[in-house]
Amino acid sequence: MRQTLQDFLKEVENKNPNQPEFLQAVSEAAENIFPFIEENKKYQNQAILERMVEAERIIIFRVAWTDDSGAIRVNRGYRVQMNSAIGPYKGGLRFHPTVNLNILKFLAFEQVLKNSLTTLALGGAKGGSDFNPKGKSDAEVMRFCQNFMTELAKHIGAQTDIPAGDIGVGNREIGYLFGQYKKLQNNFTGVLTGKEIAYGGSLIRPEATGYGTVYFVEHMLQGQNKSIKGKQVCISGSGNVAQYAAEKAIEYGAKVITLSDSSGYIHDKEGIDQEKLDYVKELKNGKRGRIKSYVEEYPHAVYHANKAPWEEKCEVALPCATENELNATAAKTLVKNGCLAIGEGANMPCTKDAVDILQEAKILYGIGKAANAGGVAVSGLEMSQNAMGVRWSAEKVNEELKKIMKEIHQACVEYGTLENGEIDYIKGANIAGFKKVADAMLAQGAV
Ligand SMILES: NC(=O)C1=CN([C@@H]2O[C@H](COP(=O)(O)OP(=O)(O)OC[C@H]3O[C@@H](n4cnc5c(N)ncnc54)[C@H](O)[C@@H]3O)[C@@H](O)[C@H]2O)C=CC1
Ligand SMILES: O=C(O)CCC(=O)C(=O)O
Repeated sequence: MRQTLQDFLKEVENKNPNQPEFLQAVSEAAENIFPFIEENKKYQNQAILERMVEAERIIIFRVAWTDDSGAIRVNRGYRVQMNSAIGPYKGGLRFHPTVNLNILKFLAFEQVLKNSLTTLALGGAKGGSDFNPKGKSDAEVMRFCQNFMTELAKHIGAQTDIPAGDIGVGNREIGYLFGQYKKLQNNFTGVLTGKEIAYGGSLIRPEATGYGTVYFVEHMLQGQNKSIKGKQVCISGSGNVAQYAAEKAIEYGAKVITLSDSSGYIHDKEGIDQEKLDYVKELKNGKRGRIKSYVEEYPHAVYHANKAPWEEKCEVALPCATENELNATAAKTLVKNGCLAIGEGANMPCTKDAVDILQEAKILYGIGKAANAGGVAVSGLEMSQNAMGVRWSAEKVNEELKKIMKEIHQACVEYGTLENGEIDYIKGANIAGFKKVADAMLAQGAV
């Protein structure tokens, strides 16, 4: 008798105890992939899903560094190299105190399916450290990054594994990491993406995840003869993804009314325009301040401490902060308030209960592995530019990004359209992402 989905998930749980987010990500995908394998003989008896949930390699290492007072500090560094069936390992680095193996395995698993959806040849990985850049001086961040890279450099390379940014890893950190890699290897190469333009970065990479999320949401809405134009939009987060999701939504004529950070959210009922957003960019990227300062600059706005923005009425919700930030209560409020579409800028921002409520209510559900794939897609374009020694214009990269987001949307429609004509974007993304990786794994044999 063949294994059931429940047996499979039980086995994954037994092998990966105390890793709830990893299990959440695997179950969400397996619920769609398992029946697909049952229906397609060629994927049976090949242990494809069993292999996909087991990382090809995990590297865990000590990172010792010296703080400004001269004290030695110790953090833990990781790289989870999940799957290289369709291309070299690719995925971001996260520096945040909550980083552990569970979180990075969930992110790496998601990354495999996401990277497959981009239409590019990118395997999946994720890495990072429990180091907290918040409150550290530039010199401390630099010393941490240098020591982190001293070990990581042994395991990555432009044809092997190409890390990028994620939470807590932006321009500054990528620069320090790149500088150390180059010094150690004596090799100027495209080993990281998200680099500054001055040393091989791609135009539009900073914007790509947020812009791509809005492009994806617009495709979903257009499928129902609607548009984001004129809609009220709630965004969580105020980092890289949130800033550029807001920018594109504003450009498309939407009214963005919230932004947040881990301490609370701001509600600007007049709408955040480009000028206000430029203030937020400087506040977060330049001054490294907190979002509550927004109400000092714009006193008509209201700050809500220790709350998430989902209680505000909106037609489009873009969770762009972190995993499991949108729970069942928030989902019920969004449904009650007439929300039409969700675009997940963050990775797995909705809890399982929230997903069920939103799907039950038939809200258009732009799942993260599809909706936020624009970031890694433009990372792939940065790799191509580095390999060719060229720089493309912002217009060209943006056009490529638009094309890729359209193709990802089409793939979701192709594999996610139900018998009644409705589109299950979760199913579509999981199956389309799985199929390409599975075909490559079949071709390459049991390795
Ligand atoms: N940077 C990228 O290209 C991509 C990022 N993502 C995902 O997007 C999300 C945001 O990443 P970035 O914007 O790059 O990071 P970032 O470090 O630039 O910003 C993170 C934002 O989330 C907020 N945040 C963190 N923890 C929070 C919490 N517990 N509650 C509320 N807010 C919290 C922070 O205050 C900050 O505003 C993450 O889930 C990341 O994995 C997904 C695809 C690509
Ligand atoms: O650009 C990249 O390589 C990775 C982006 C990322 O970490 C993500 O898609 O979650």
